[in-house]
Amino acid sequence: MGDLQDQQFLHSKLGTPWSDGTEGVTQCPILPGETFIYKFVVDRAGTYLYHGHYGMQRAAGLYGSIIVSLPEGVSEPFSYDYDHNIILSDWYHASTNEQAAGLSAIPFVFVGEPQSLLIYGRGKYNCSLSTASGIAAGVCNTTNPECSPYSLTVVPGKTYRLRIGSLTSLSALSFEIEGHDMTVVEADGNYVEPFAIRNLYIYSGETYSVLVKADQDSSRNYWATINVVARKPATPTGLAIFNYYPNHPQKQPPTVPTTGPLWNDTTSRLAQSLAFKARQGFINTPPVTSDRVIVLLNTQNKIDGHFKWSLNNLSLILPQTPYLIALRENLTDAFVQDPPPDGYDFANYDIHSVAKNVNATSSNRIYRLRFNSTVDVILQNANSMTVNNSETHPWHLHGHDFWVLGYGTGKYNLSRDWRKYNVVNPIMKNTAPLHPYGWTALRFRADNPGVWAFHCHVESHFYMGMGVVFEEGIEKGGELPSSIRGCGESEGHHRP
Ligand SMILES: O=C1O[C@H]([C@@H](O)CO)C(O)=C1O
Repeated sequence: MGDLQDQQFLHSKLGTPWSDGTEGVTQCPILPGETFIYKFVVDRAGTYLYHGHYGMQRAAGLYGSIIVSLPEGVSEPFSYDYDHNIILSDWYHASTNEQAAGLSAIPFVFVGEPQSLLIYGRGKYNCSLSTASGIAAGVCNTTNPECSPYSLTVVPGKTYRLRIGSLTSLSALSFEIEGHDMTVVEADGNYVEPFAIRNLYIYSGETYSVLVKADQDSSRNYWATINVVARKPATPTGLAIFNYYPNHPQKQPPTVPTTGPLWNDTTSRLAQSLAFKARQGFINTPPVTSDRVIVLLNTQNKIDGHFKWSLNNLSLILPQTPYLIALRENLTDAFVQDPPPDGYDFANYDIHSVAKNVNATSSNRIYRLRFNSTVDVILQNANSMTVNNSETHPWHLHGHDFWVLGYGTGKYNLSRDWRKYNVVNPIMKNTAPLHPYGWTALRFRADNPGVWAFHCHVESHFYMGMGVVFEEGIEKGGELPSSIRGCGESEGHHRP
């Protein structure tokens, strides 16, 4: 890969903020031909993801998963016979540079719906849409064995732990295995109280472990499918084969693959979000109150004619000098020092209509949090610039897990809606969806010295400014490694 690349680890924990991999936040970009070594302590077993965090490189496939195993002698609180790891993604024919150029252009060209959905890197393209040049380039070579679906072979009677992670650029997905219930046991590296589902809604940046028992008719194979939800789908169902041994792994199931739940059934997606609870015996209860509440109004906007996304009317642009270096070295001209606002015009903003004035401002301001304080973030969704449209945004926090206190519909009411919070057994996660016209309430301890991005995990939306940055305890911790330096005002980088 002769391109700029960063790697981001979704669970880089205490004490090594420079190993988070966020270009502009914790380090300079890694230049072509350079090597960068990330070093951090893995402090909890579970299923995690890593990916490029520069521009839109993730969409080009710069990602993978990390499985952290339990220490010797410790076992999981559930049992299974075999463990499989599956990454779900979406795929575009246009290059990420082309996509980024369209997003920055006037007129705006959105990336649009992906051409394919991939399970384990394999997918199908709707060949009837193919152009002559596409056919010549081999996009529709269905006889190529590389085009055959991923096949997961199971032995009748055995139980499988499937670790499922989504690294889609855009799509929210519904995953299901025909004829089989799944029991969710893990989310983002945290145990959840087991519950059975027919389909798993999974948003970009999330991971889940589900247990599946191969207890159906073993004379045939079954479809495992992913379908787009939360946006009107224009991409064929992503297919894999749930193969009962000893049938041939590519033997076609006799059935028509499901097209999944209704894409706009927000109620069922909200219900599944609300169904997650921390597992008994592994509950980490949140502080009952918080020290600070930050409400972030999510809006689509224009800045100088360009399409953007904003939080409280500020659209994030990262500074030339990474915040981590600027803050440690007191380079006060590296970014605007005034804090961004903790709320929006609650009384007058109508979240159900296109904003009267959609214009926003570009900003590189950051939220500075008191070290070890408890912070609530309430994500407030709103109508986009399209009439009767509010999108789903998976919000991902770097460097921490947060408690998911609640989800609701409509405008969050500051004096009332905190009563709906689950402070008894909320799950902890690092990514949580914000549903259309709804709100999501999160709580975290600002206990990880450093600078941390919090952003929509839709690649194009983050590129269009949909994120904020938190700082806490910047003065604590060891010396910054020189390998993160070399851009903006940070000189003197020495890389091997
Ligand atoms: O950011 C986005 O832009 C388009 C649309 O809102 C404007 O073309 C879309 O669907 C997004 O998610």
